[in-house]
Amino acid sequence: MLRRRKSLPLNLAGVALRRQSFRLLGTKSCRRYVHKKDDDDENRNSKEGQERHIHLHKSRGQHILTNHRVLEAIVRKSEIRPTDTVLEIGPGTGNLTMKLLEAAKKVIAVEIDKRMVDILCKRVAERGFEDRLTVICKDALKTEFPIFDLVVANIPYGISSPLIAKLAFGVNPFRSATLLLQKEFARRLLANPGDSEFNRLAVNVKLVAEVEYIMDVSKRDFVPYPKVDSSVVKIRPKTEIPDVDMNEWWAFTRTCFSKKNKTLGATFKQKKKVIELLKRSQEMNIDKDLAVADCNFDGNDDKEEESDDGDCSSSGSEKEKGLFREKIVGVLKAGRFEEKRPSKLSNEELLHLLSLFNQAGIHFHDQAKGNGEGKVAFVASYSP
Ligand SMILES: C[S@@+](CC[C@H](N)C(=O)[O-])C[C@H]1O[C@@H](n2cnc3c(N)ncnc32)[C@H](O)[C@@H]1O
Repeated sequence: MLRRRKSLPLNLAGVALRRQSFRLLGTKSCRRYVHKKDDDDENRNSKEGQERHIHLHKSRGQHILTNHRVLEAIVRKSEIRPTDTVLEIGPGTGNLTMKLLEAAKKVIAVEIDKRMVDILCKRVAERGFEDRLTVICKDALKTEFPIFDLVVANIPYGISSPLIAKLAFGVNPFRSATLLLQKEFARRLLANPGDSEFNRLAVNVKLVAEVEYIMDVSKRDFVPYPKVDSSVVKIRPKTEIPDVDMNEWWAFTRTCFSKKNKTLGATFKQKKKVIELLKRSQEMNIDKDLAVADCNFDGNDDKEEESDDGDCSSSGSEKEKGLFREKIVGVLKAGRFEEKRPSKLSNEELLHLLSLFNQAGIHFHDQAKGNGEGKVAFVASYSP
């Protein structure tokens, strides 16, 4: 259904918003801004009085960071070298891009919105930086990134999980990713075992990277204000990572964290879980080994699961189910994991439990593996 935009009170038009170069002219859901030349553009070649109009869409996370001190702090904390190629996801109108271009050799900007790309390219050309900027006008989750040294970005918060997974588990080696994220999301990423925010996201990212808190950023530093505050974190890929099959690790942590505050004994003994695992093992038809698959690749870890009864009548005899359940419980008991809760376990402990399952011939698999869509699509579909 179409909703009419509210007409504007006359005295709002032309009211300059804060110290920056945007004026608010529109409604809540879709706001229209006039991007005027900013202080940096002032002494350059931009035409006097030139203005760029744009409607910002919340659905695309279009909150423009306008505080120059924050932008400069992000660039400083990114430790960019003059020889670096920086990947920026979601450059928007280019406030951060302009500062990155001053510090780096090259910037690759991936932006989904063609209107933003047009503004960005004009702005960059006015400063004579066009030779050092490559713009990819595509969805960052569906694009194969070229080689880069660093990521620096104020990303749309809606794609935080799959984007971090794509970077952390992707094929491109890089030094660090300095990202502006929703504050609560950043806290989860930084959480340690035992913290209330600790979840599967932190477990999986910590397996392959170190995460450092950099600073908080107020919602008032954006136009329009988002509902939430933000934090900057720096993610540094580890040089050495455990020798584990990542597909199996993701399926395993999804199973463990399906109820993160329940004991592992309670999680793995659920009738529905045992039957589902056994059903998968039959489908996988792997010799000797019992295959355990978790088909809910994009589920919410913190959500309570549905009832314990599923329609699994075709999943083996009662005897088979009983034996399989005993095998799982035997592994948990032998490793003293039965009474432990995943939210309190370190990655070393989880890796140990996975190796005990593997030694008992129990493996974890995920449907996304081998789906023929290539690695980029695979990592993009992953949600920690
Ligand atoms: C939070 S704004 C950041 C703008 C700018 N970097 C700044 O700091 O002011 C996010 C930007 O990401 C873009 N965007 C949203 N979804 C995207 C996607 N899937 N791939 C690439 N860009 C996306 C939006 O159009 C928007 O320009």
